[in-house]
Amino acid sequence: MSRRLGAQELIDRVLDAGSWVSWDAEADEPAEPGSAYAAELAAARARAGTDESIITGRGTVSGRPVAVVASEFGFLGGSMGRAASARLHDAVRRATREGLPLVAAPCSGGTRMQEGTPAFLGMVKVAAAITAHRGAGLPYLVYLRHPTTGGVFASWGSLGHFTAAEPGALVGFLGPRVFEALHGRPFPEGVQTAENLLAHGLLDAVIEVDDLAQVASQVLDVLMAPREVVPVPPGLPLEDLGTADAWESVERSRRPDRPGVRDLLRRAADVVIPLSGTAQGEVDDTMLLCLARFGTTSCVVLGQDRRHQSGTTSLGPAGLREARRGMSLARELGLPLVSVIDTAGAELSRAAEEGGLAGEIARCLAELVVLEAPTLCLMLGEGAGGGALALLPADRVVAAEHSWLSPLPPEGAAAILHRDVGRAAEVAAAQRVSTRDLLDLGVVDRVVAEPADAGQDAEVFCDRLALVLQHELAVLVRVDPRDRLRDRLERYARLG
Ligand SMILES: CC(C)(COP(=O)(O)OP(=O)(O)OC[C@H]1O[C@@H](n2cnc3c(N)ncnc32)[C@H](O)[C@@H]1OP(=O)(O)O)[C@@H](O)C(=O)NCCC(=O)NCCSC(=O)CC(=O)O
Repeated sequence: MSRRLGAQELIDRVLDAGSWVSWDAEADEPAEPGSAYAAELAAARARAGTDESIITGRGTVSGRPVAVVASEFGFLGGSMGRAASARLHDAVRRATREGLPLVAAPCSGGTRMQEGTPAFLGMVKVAAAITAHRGAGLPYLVYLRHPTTGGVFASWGSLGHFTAAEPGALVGFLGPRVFEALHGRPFPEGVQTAENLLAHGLLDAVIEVDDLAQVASQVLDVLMAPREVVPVPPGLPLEDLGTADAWESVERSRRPDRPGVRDLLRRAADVVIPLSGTAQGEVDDTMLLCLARFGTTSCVVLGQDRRHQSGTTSLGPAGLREARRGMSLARELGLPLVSVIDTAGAELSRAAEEGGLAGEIARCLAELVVLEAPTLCLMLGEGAGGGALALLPADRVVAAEHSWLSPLPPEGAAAILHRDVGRAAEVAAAQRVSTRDLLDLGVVDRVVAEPADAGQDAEVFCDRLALVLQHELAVLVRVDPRDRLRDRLERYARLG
C-alpha cells in the first residue's frame, strides 16, 4: 500500500490543479475550554494542519465540477465528532443544492470516542443527507482509503453508487485491535482488506490513488451524460431473416463460439465501467453489471454472461440480486437500462432454493416492469425459464435472430410432455420459442438478422446489434416517461 496521504494531499492529487475551493468555515469547538479533550484537539490541529478531521469543498476533475469530502487521518484518526459530522452534512446538502456530483474519500477510526454517543448519532444525519443527494439523481462516488472503519464505513463509506478502495487498505467495521482487546484473540487475517471486500461484492474496484481522477471522470461522464438528448443515429435497415426453424436457433445459440455480452460490450460500447456484485456481500459472475456508453448514450447494462454459465455454474439468486442493483441504479440516476438475456436456465440446487431463487425472479419481474427508467431488453442467445424472463419486461425488446425464449429448456419441456427429451425439437416448434414467433406474438419488437455464422463473424454480429442498440436507446430516451410507462404496462398486460 502506498504512503498514507493527508486529505489535502489526496485532493491535490485527484482534482485539476488550482481548482480546489474550500467550503469550510471555522469548525465549532466541541470541547470544554481547559479540558483534556480541548488540549487533544489543539494538538491534533497543530499536527494535522487542518481544523477538523474532515475537509470539504469543490473543484473539478477533468474539467467537470464536483464536490469533495475527505477525511484527515492525522486529526484524531479521522474520527467523527459532532463538528465533523455537521461539516460533512452541510457539504453533502450544499452539493445537492448546487447539483454537483459528490466524491467522498473517507479514512477514519469511526465515531470519536472522546465525544461518545452524541457524536455517534451523527451517522444518521449524514446517511439522510446522502440519501437526499442520491434521491435528487446526483452521483455519489466513494473512495475508501486506508484505514476506514466503524461508523464511517457504516454510513458514508457504504452508500456509494460506485465504490472503490485503495489497494491493501484496511476496511472493516470494528478495528482489529479493538476486536482483539474485547475478545482476547486476533481478528482473522485477510478479511478486512480492500481486495477481500472486492471479492465479496462489496466494492466495485480497487484502484491506486493516481488512477482515481481518471476513473472518477469516466464514471461521472457516464452517470451525468443522459440529461442531454442526443441525435438519433440511423437504425439498421431491415434485413431478410433466414429460414432456420426453432431447433436450429436453439442449437446455434448454444455454440461455444457464439458472442456473449462481454464480446458485445468489447466491440460495441465506447466506455465500459464494470461494477462488482450486489454491493451487499454477494458476487455472481454469471451476471455482468456495468455502466456503459454506446455512442453518446449512457446506460446501465445487466447481462447474463454465457462464458460463466458452463458446467456447474449457472445463474443463481445472487446474480438476480445483482441485476436488481442495476435496476435501482438506473432508477435513481435516470439512466436507461439495457438487460441482456443469454441463459441456459437458472441454477437448480439447494443453495439456489435456499438463497431465494424464485423470489428473486419474482422481484426482478416486479421491479423491471414498473421501472421509471427507459428499458431495453436484448435477447442475445439462450432464453430458458424464469431466469431469462426476469430480464425481459422492457419498453423495447430487440432479439438477435437465433435467440429464443421458452419456459424451460426445450429438452425439459419434452420430458414433461412426452417423457422423452429426444422430442425437444418438436416441442420447441410447438411452444413457439423462436424469434419469428416472438415477433408475431408481440414479445419482440425487432429481430436483428445474424450473419451465417455468428461465431466466425463475431464482428458483424456485434456491430449490427450495436447499431440497433444505439438507435433504440436514443429513441427511447426521447419518449415522455409517463407515456413510456403506460405503454409498457399495457403491453405486458396484453401478453400472456
Ligand atoms: C483505525 C485504526 C485501525 C487505525 O490504526 P492505526 O494503528 O493505523 O492508527 P492508530 O490506532 O494509532 O490511530 C491513530 C490515532 O487516531 C486515534 N483514533 C483512532 N480511532 C479513533 C476514534 N474512533 N476516536 C478517537 N480517536 C481515534 C488513535 O487513538 C490514535 O491516536 P494517538 O495518535 O493519539 O494514539 C485504529 O485506530 C482503530 O482500530 N480505531 C478504532 C476503530 C473502531 O473500531 N471504530 C469504532 C468506533 S464506534 C463507531 O464508529 C460507531 C460504529 O461502529 O457503528
